[in-house]
Amino acid sequence: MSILALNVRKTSVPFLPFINWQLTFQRGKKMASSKLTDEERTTFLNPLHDAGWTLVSNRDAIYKEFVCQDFNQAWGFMSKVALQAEKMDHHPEWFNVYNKVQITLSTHDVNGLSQRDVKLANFIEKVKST
Ligand SMILES: C[C@H](O)[C@H](O)[C@H]1CNC2=NC(N)=NC(=O)C2=N1
Repeated sequence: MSILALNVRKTSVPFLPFINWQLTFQRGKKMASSKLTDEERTTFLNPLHDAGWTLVSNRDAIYKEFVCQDFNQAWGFMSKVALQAEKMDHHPEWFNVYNKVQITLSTHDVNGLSQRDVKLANFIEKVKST
């Protein structure tokens, strides 16, 4: 290895933590979300409506009740959704009794439905069907 290569290695090492921090920060940074447009509502909410999601009457949110075999299944289902919610930094409002899980999705940051709710609802559907 040449002296030059050694020097490059040595001098670049102190910058690595900064570069890593920058990458982490940018990857972890939350993209701004906005309310669904009328067109997006038709495109994305109709399939969810067909899957059993309904619009909540007094606010811009969607709701569905899931029935599992027992508490164990319900808890497993919720655990998978919880991990995804943390990944997305987007959390469901939910209520569980034994085998029932009632889920409401809305984006508090925009006080209504956004793409995040669509994405999480579709993830939930996928989890429930497996
Ligand atoms: C600070 C943090 O990013 C926000 O409070 C996140 C957390 N989880 C969230 N979950 C939901 N459902 N809506 C939000 O607007 C939201 N915002």
